Amino acid sequence: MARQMIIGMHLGNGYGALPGAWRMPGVDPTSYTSFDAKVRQAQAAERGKLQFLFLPDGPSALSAEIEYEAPGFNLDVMMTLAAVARGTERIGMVATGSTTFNEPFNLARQFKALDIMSHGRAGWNAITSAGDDVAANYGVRIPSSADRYGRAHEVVQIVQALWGSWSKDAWVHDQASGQFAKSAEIAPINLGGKFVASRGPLYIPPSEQGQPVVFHAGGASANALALAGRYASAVIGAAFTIEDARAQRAAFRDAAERAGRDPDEIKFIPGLMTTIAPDKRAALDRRITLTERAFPQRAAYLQQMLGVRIDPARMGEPLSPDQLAAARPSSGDPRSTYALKIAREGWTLRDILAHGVIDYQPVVAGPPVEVADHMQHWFEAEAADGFWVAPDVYRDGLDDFVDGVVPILQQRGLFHLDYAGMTLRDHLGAPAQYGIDPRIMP
Ligand SMILES: Cc1cc2nc3c(=O)[nH]c(=O)nc-3n(C[C@H](O)[C@H](O)[C@H](O)COP(=O)(O)O)c2cc1C
Repeated sequence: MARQMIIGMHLGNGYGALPGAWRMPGVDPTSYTSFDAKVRQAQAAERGKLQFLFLPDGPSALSAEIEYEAPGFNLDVMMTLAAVARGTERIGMVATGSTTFNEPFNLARQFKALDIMSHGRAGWNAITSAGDDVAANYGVRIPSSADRYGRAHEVVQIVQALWGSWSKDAWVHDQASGQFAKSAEIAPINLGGKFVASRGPLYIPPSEQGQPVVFHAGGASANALALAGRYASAVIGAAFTIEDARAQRAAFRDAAERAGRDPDEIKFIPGLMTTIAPDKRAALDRRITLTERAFPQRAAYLQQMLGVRIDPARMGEPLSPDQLAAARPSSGDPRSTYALKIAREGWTLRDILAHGVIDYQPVVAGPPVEVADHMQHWFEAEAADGFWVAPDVYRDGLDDFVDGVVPILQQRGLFHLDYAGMTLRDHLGAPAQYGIDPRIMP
C-alpha cells in the first residue's frame, strides 16, 4: 500500500492555538478548566480518524500576557488524558513529560497507568526542559545541555526498563487456581547512572500495546538527534520551510540508523497551524481578529526580518515600492524569505502579518483544499511523515479540519479511511517493544 500520512492534533488550553481563541463567538470562556471541553475536542479528532492527540507541557512561567491571554498549556496533561481516555476509543494520546524535572519511577508509573486505562493508546513525549523559568518552579537553576541530555538518556532507559518489569504473561488473574501473578516473572530493575536510579519493579502489567510509545519534540540539535535517534518512534517537529523539514527529517532518520535502527522506525511530524474559511479573505480576517493585539510588536519584528523601517501606524497600507526595493530577508530567520514574498504580493501590513509570517509553525489560512495541498506537497517531497495540526480555534476550527480537509486527503489516498488497529503502536506502524530496546542496552 502507498505510504499514508500520520496526523496528530494539538490539544492545548481548551480554546485553540491562537491567543484570541478564548474570546471567539460561541467559545465557552471557561473551557480552560473544563475536562468536558477537552473530551469533546478529542472526540472530534477521533471522528476524523486522527492517529493521536499531542499535549505540550511546560510548565513555564505565567506569561506576561495573562491579563489578556489564556495560558498555552493544559491544567495537567495526565489528568486531562485520564478523562479523554474514558471518552474516546481509538485515538492515541501523547503527553509531554519532562526528563529534567521528573523521576523515572513517577513517569513510568503514570504513563503506563494511562496506557492501561486507554487500552494501549498512550505515548510519552520525552523532552528535556529548557528555560530558567521552568527550573524556577522546581526551585533550581536550569542544568547545562550536557547534563539535561545525560539525564534524559538515563531517564528514558530506566522508564522503559520499568515498563518491562512484568514479563508479558506475568499477570495470570486466574480466579479458579487462585494465582494472581507469576512472581518469578516480575523482576526488579536495579538500574542507575550518574543522574537517576530506580530499583523497581513497577506494579503494572503490560497493556494491549505492551508499553507506551516514546516521542520526542524538538529541533535537530546534536543532542536531540542522539536522544530521538535512539529511542523515539516519532518526532514532533517545528519547520517553517519545506527545505528545513526535509533536512530535519533526513537528520532524524540518519540518527536512528546510527543507533542501529531502521530509519523507517522514526516518523518526522512537523507542525501546521490552520485557519479554515471559505476563502483567503475570510481566513485572513479571522486571523486578524484572533491575533491583532500582537501586531504592533510583530511589525517591529518584521522590520528586523526585512531590514527596512516599517511604521506600525500604517497597518492598512502595503509596503512602498522603496521599502520593497530595499528589503533584504534576514539570514538569521528562515521565515524572512516567505515574509518578503508575501509583502511583494502587495498585501497590507496587517494582511502580511495575518498570513502568519511570524508564527512558530507554517500557517495555512484559506479553504480546506489549500490545507490539503500544503500537506500533500510536504508529504510527497519527503519533508514529513505526517503533521501535528494546531487549529486556530478548537470550537469550529477542529470540525472544519475534520470535515473539510480529512475527506480531501482520503479521496487523494493520502490518509487512511479508518483506524486499522486499536493501539497507538498500530496507528503509527511502530514496532512492538517491551522493556528497553535490546539493540540499545545500557
Ligand atoms: C514542536 C516542538 C514542541 C515542543 N514541545 C515542548 C513541550 O511540550 N515542552 C517542553 O518543555 N519543551 C518542548 N519543546 C522544546 C524542546 O523539547 C527542547 O527543549 C528545545 O527544542 C531545545 O532543545 P535543545 O536543548 O536541544 O536546544 C518543543 C519543541 C518543539 C520544536
